[in-house]
Amino acid sequence: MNPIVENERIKRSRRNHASSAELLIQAGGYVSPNPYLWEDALISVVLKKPILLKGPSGSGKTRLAQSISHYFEQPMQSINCSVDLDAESLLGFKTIISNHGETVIEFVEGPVVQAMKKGHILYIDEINMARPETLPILHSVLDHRRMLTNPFTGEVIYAHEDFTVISAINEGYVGTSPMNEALKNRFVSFTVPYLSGNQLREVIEGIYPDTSKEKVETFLHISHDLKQQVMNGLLSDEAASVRSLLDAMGLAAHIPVKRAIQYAIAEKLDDQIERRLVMELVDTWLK
Ligand SMILES: Nc1ncnc2c1ncn2[C@@H]1O[C@H](COP(=O)(O)OP(=O)(O)OP(=O)(O)O)[C@@H](O)[C@H]1O
Repeated sequence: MNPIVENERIKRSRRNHASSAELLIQAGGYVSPNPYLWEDALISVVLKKPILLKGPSGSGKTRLAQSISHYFEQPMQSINCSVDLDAESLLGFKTIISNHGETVIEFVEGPVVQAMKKGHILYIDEINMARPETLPILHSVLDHRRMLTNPFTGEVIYAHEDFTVISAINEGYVGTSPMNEALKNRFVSFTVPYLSGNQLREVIEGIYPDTSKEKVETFLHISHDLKQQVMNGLLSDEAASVRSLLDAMGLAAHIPVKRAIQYAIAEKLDDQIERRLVMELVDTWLK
């Protein structure tokens, strides 16, 4: 591992074990599709560059962010974006509490404020599902200023040195808007592809160590063919989702492989022709 990254890992893990937020440290397990994606992402974190993970559903974006949290032993807070996301869900809200019989207004800090102050990782999932007018509030947090003036309290917050932002997007999905240029410009972007070959085998064997070698090979062949048809434009991206494949493997421990793939992969596709194509591909490996 790059010595700068290793050095930073030691510093961050020491700082976080001194805090009480260890429970927010995530599990690791991300398998990099190539030798450099994982290391380059870590270097970007060390250099305090916000990271944007781009990839289809089930390609491991969340797992990658969790593995960064695991690697640095750094707690992670998550935000799931939707059209309902507003400044309060990001920054926090005011509430009335009773303190020894006296009514006082208190500000409950949201995930952005907490992560900035405590030096946590802030994971913003599906950032392109948020309404474009909600996110400019984060511009000063994401660029070299690393600060925010909280509009609800007037407090000026400077980010802790470990504060890290990781965002994820599924590009071109229904309900998403193209990311505003000024926002996109503040991130370094990584494409997160679906795994294949030996890396996919590693993930499968890690999760299902008791599955027979033959069954693992059958699933790898099917996954390879599905990916090929995605590349040929005959199937939509989700047909090659690692999440769906793992779901199918889980079911296949109890029911026939064909039905497992039908429920976990084929039935999720909207197009009937695509569903049929998946099942035809499966048949070629189960004869
Ligand atoms: N490269 C990988 N290494 C380890 N596990 C992976 C990898 N890719 C996918 N997975 C596994 O696939 C499942 C889905 O991954 P994850 O939730 O990270 O996908 P995602 O890209 O965040 O999906 P979505 O966009 O739908 O939120 C998880 O069980 C995850 O562990």
